Amino acid sequence: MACNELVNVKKTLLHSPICRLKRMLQQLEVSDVDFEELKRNLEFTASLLEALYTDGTQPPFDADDDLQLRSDVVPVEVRDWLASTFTQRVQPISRRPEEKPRFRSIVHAVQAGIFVERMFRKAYSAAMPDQPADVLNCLRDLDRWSFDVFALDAVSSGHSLKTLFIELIIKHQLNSRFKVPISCLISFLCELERGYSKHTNAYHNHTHAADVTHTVHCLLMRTGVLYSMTELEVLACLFAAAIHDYEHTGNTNNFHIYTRSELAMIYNDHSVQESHHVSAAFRILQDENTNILMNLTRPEWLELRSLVIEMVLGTDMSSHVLQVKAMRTCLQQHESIDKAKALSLILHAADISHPAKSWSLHSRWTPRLMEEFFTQGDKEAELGLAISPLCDRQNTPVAQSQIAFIEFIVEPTFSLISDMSEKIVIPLIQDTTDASPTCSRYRELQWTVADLVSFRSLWMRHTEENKSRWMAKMKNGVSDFRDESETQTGQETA
Ligand SMILES: Nc1nc2c(ncn2[C@@H]2O[C@@H]3COP(=O)(O)O[C@H]3[C@H]2O)c(=O)[nH]1
Ligand SMILES: [Zn+2]
Repeated sequence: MACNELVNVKKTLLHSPICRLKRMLQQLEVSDVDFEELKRNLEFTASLLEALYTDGTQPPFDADDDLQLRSDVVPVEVRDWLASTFTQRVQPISRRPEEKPRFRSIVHAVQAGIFVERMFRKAYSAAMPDQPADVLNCLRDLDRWSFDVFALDAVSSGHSLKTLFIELIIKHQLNSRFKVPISCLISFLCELERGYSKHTNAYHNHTHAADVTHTVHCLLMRTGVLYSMTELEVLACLFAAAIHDYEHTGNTNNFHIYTRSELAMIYNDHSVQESHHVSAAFRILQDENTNILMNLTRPEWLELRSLVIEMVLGTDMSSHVLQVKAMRTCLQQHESIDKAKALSLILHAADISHPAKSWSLHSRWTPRLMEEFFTQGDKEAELGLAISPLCDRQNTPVAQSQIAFIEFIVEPTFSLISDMSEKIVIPLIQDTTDASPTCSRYRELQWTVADLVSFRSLWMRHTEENKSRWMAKMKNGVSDFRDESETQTGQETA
């Protein structure tokens, strides 16, 4: 087809969505529609138009970055082959010719967009019958740092992970954006909760997964990092948090390595458990009844998978020092922050966050973790192995070890999260200084800065208080760290 003809065809095809956009804008002006819904549809239409514009004009991806290949010397196919074989980048799978979206299908997609949104909202409210008042009451604190996941677990009859994940997916409107079928979501979460109870762990169970998922949500909101993220990245973060310890065996990686466990053999001693969590969770998605990501496009799916893998592998504590050092250097040298590295650090921080929360929460997590460590110590003794540090039930200075954990691991991580967030969020505010102070995004971001500042003092207050509590126990020679903690029901401000 001659070039001019092609241009004319594209122009004709563009006419209808342009009219549609104008109509939607008119509706907005007379404000007789749901603003949020209209806005989402406008964004959706715009992205489809953009896709039409760029369709066929973009190279599959830029291989030159990695291999420094000059396009005038190396043919495209060879560049693609070199990049996909000799770099770590995953080449997006190009669509088969029949899969290319024709214009009619794009118009239909725009029309369907509004319909699908409504349909999903209805399906979700139908499938989620009225929640008990106690559950709704708990969920009211969802955005608070002091959210009590133990209380949610109790009132949801042991389904805190399922309840919380569905609530967050709806809150961030990811169910409609990624067309997550409600039946799949429920089946997926049942499977996930089943996997978390496989080894009946005192600490690494579905409540911990729910806690970390809530904390990731809260960190993204309180630091304002959420405003710099795409919806896909938000979905990746919540998904990674929910699966990050799936089928945890209750042992450390070193235990797997020393006992030459099946998992150590499969993963060659590298991030043994974390590799299993992510691999086994993606396996759940292989079944169409539990595949909550079935409606993601291939590039979306690949991007999400790559983010989730990096984030979950980043929860291996043996990568803590490297992770912290790399981000510190990045901030000191004013380099741009890699999004995947930032999100990995946020998941890692959420994973070790309970000592940065109120004593009433921290003092309930500690005995659970210690019990799990001690159970491993018992097994090591049985097997005639040396008992790992902190795993000896007769001889572990819990208070001292907690003070050290807070001082050397938790505080530096949270301090880094606060610094990193400032670096990410402040430019967003500067970008909106031209906007009217009455514009909602401008106002939201102003609040975010206030939140970010108060968040730093909030977690510092908690770590200081928790250290003094442990210190007091040490001074008073209290060795039992269980009874008092389990009876705590203290209320918080946050
Ligand atoms: N000593 C100590 N370790 C902790 C505490 N909280 C979390 N961790 C460790 O940090 C790890 C983070 O990843 P995991 O959840 O797999 O396992 C966690 C524990 O090994 C704590 O309060 N004290
Ligand atoms: Zn964890």
